[in-house]
Order: sequence, then structure tokens, then C-alpha cells
Amino acid sequence: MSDRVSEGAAPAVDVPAGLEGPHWDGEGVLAAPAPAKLNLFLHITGRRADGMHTLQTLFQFLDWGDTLHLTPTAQPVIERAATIPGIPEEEDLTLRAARLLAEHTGHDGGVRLCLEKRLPVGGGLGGGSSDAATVLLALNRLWGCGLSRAELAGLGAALGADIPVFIGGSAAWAEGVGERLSPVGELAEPWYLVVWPPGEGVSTRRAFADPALTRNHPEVTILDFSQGRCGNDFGPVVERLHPELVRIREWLDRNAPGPGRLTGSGACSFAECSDRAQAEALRALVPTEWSAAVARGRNRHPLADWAFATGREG
Ligand SMILES: C[C@](O)(CO)[C@H](O)COP(=O)(O)OP(=O)(O)OC[C@H]1O[C@@H](n2ccc(N)nc2=O)[C@H](O)[C@@H]1O
Ligand SMILES: Nc1ncnc2c1ncn2[C@@H]1O[C@H](COP(=O)(O)OP(=O)(O)OP(=O)(O)O)[C@@H](O)[C@H]1O
Repeated sequence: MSDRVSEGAAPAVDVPAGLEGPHWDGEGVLAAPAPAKLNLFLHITGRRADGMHTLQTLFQFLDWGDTLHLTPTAQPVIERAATIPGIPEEEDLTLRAARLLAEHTGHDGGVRLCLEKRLPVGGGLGGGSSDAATVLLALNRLWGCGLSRAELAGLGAALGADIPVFIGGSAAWAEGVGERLSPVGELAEPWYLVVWPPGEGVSTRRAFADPALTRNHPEVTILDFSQGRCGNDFGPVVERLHPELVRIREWLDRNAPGPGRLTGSGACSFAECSDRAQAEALRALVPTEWSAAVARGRNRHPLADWAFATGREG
């Protein structure tokens, strides 16, 4: 077992984790990590004329995520090696990211993508966004496109609001519609227990569209966060749509040292633990109808330095 993370339907046996740094795992195949993110708090502060919501949130990465296996090819074909259940090819953010980068830069080669999916879809962990960001970061280097971090983040923003933070590479305070990012390097990196109802993803679009959503949260500062005055405005709305999330939050409130919190628009909730042993012990107590993972908070993305290093890839 990895020393970083365990996952699986509780109290299932730990499975090997997959968040190693980038490495060549076969002839010409790069394995690249796509970590999860947590929204340590999330307030919705307004709604723009175009319907998009302004928010304040604090992002931190987890040492847990998906792995992309990328095989660059000389032929100009961008394809995926396997289907992803529930995600048709035209919606697949990994393919869309690769095609966008090729179009934007005029790159004439191709790539074969194989996604090792671990993060629950619609979990509020930003899995699809992180997969897309990893494709952009990896191909920008493998294809020698030479886009700057800011250019790549701008490209990613066109595909999803959560993509720029993964490209930025640092835990960050976010404002605007999520694109105004200020790196925050000093956050503690605690062990978390993450719990979710298997197979019950939340639609972010639907949660944002709910008439009952609080949209006028007054602006806060990081001091408000550190003094425990921040929460997640999606809570009441998604708990009404997904009553199981009430039970999960109440379970975490009763059993975890810290309160249960929702990440993004759900469906995952998380609680901070004092160390890995405590998080693992708690995971063993999670009711078997839910899934759970133990993972550590991280302030740096595992590709943050590799992606913009000069010299030969690898
Ligand atoms: C909830 C968060 O995960 C918090 O980090 C993000 O704000 C959502 O990021 P995301 O999943 O990448 O969302 P996107 O795919 O960009 O947007 C999905 C839909 O959510 C709504 N949306 C999204 C972001 C935002 N600031 N305001 C919105 O109203 C829009 O209807 C949009 O069409
Ligand atoms: N490679 C992918 N992995 C996961 N979802 C994808 C992918 N490509 C496209 N999607 C679509 O993106 C949507 C959001 O999936 P994702 O797992 O990123 O949600 P999430 O964790 O709730 O995201 P967020 O916290 O950013 O709202 C799903 O409806 C899914 O169909």
C-alpha cells in the first residue's frame, strides 16, 4: 500500500494508490497524476448578467487522484484508449483539452489517452477538471508547445471553471467565477477522511441553478476562514436534492474530530483528522453503504514544477 492514501468502500481493504509523480511507465507512455481538490470553504457572493456565479473559495489539493497515461504519436490523431463509463467521447474533458491545445498551437502530432479513474464523478473533487488540466500540462511539455502557465490556464478556463487552479499549481484563494487566483502556500496539510454515497454524483450546473441557493454571501477574508466562520453555501440545496448527504454530514459531525464539510457542490464530504492513523481508524467505522478515502492535503500540484521545467521530458 502507498504511504499516502487509501480508498475504497468502507471498510474495504486498502487498494494501491495512484498518485505517483510523472514517470514513463512503458515504452513512450507517460503516467501523469491528476489530483483531487477540496474547497475548504465556498461562498457564493453574486450572480453575473451572463448567469455565472461569483464566489469565494479556498482550494487545496489532495494526495489522491486519477492517473493519465499519455502516448504521444506522430500521426495527428487524438484518441482515447478506453471508454469511460457515463462519459461519451464528445463530452470527455481529456479529449477536449488535447484537441483545444492542438488547435490553439497548430501542433500537428497526436496522442493516445488512457484514463485510470479513481475519483468519483460529480464528487466535488474536480476530477474531470483535474484530468483536463493534467492533459494540458503534460501535452504542453511533450508536444513542445511552450505555452506559459498563464496562457495554459486561460485555455483551460474555456473548458471549466475549476481547471485554472490545477494549472496554477498552488493551493489558492479564488474569487470572480473562480478564475481570480491568489496562491496560498502556508496552509496546514492535514489528513482528511472523505466520504460519499457511491454512484450518486451531484450536477454542478443544477446546484448553481437552484432557486433556493444563497447568492449574496458577504465577502470574507482568510482570517474569517482561519477562525472557523466560513462554510459551503451549496449545503442546504444539495442536501435537499440528495438526502443521503445529510446522513453523511451528521455521521462526520458525530464521529470525526472536525465538522463534516462539503467540497464544491458535493457529493463528497470531508473532515479533518489529527493524523493518518486517526483518519484510517475512522474510515474503518464508516457505514458500508458509503465509500470513503483517506488522503492528505497538499499545497502544490504534483506537476507544478515538472510541467514548466526546461530540457528533455521525463
Ligand atoms: C463548484 C466549483 O467546483 C467550485 O470549485 C466550481 O465553481 C465549478 O467548476 P466546474 O465544475 O469546472 O464548472 P463548469 O463546468 O465551469 O460549470 C458548470 C456550470 O455551473 C455553473 N457555474 C459554474 C461556475 C460558476 N462560477 N458559476 C456558475 O454558475 C454554470 O451553469 C456552468 O455552466
Ligand atoms: N474525464 C472526465 N472525468 C470526470 N468527469 C468528466 C470527464 N470528462 C467529462 N466529465 C464530465 O464532467 C462533469 C463533472 O465531473 P467531475 O467529476 O469533474 O465533477 P465534480 O468533481 O463535481 O467537479 P467540480 O467540483 O469541478 O464541480 C460530469 O458530468 C462528467 O460527465
